Amino acid sequence: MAEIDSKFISIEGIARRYPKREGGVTTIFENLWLQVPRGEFVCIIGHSGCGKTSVLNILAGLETPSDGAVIVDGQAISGPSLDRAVIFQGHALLPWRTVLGNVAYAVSSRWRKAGKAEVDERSRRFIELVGLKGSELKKPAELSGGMRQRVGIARALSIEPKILLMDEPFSALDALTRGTLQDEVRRICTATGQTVVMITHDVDEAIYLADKIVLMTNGPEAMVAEVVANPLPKDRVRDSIHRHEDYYVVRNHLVDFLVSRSRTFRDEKPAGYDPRRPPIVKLGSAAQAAEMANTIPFPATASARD
Ligand SMILES: Nc1ncnc2c1ncn2[C@@H]1O[C@H](COP(=O)(O)OP(=O)(O)OP(=O)(O)O)[C@@H](O)[C@H]1O
Repeated sequence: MAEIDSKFISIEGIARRYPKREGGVTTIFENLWLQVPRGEFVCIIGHSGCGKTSVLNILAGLETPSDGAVIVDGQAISGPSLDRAVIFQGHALLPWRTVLGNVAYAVSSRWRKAGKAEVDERSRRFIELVGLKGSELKKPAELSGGMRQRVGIARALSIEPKILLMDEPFSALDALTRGTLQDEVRRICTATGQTVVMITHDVDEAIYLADKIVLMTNGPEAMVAEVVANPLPKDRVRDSIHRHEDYYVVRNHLVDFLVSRSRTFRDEKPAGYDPRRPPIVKLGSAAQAAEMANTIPFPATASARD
């Protein structure tokens, strides 16, 4: 069980290749391995074109990898499933349905035998959870962009997916709405122990939301360079996060990667780098604590003279 939980999502040597117009193939990435434990919030960061959306689509079952496989909870993915809910940048709501209708449609697809009252109750509960109580009977066209994205989030969470997949879900929103929605998603996912894989270009968003941040090198032939364990405390709060002693340590590490190492990593791989086990990097006080734990104490009998 512990082994299944630590490999809840297991990406095993996947590749994405496309035929070139002029002949031959372009390899966007290959031999990509990654494990995500149950209940973890993981962000994937990398430059445009490195294949982040392709990885997410493969996880969603919307694309088939050119090689390799993805195992979720012990089962290989073979197509889309209600076990894996996706929130895209655009909300993709059904325009002719109300807020309640959009969420209820997902709920009744998930629990086909559920009665109307049960579907209604569950849908309303999730609509309230994302702060849209009172807007149940509005149509998407009557909502702001932020409200539509909230409906998308309610719809995804209402089906209690094993995995929540998000592709830059907040990037089209204004800064204030983005912040509020990040807070809500974080609150809900932390409270429910939701396993999440999210793509973002925003380093600060990743530091605020993620337990681990996966760094992808530039494409083509992109690789997972490393996985950064977020050193900030789980109970971090947006307004004070930048005052934490580790905040700029992790931020600078991520920015350095994006500015230079994402380009040079392929030619300057650290000794012992193994794509099957991308290194988990600990930074700041977490790194110091790990170092201390590895320090061999003097034997109790040792004296200064020994
Ligand atoms: N159907 C396709 N045929 C050929 N090439 C494709 C196809 N779909 C995607 N690609 C290429 O695959 C690469 C990776 O695309 P993908 O959208 O996964 O990258 P990304 O890292 O998510 O980029 P962005 O951050 O810009 O969204 C891109 O270079 C893209 O042009």
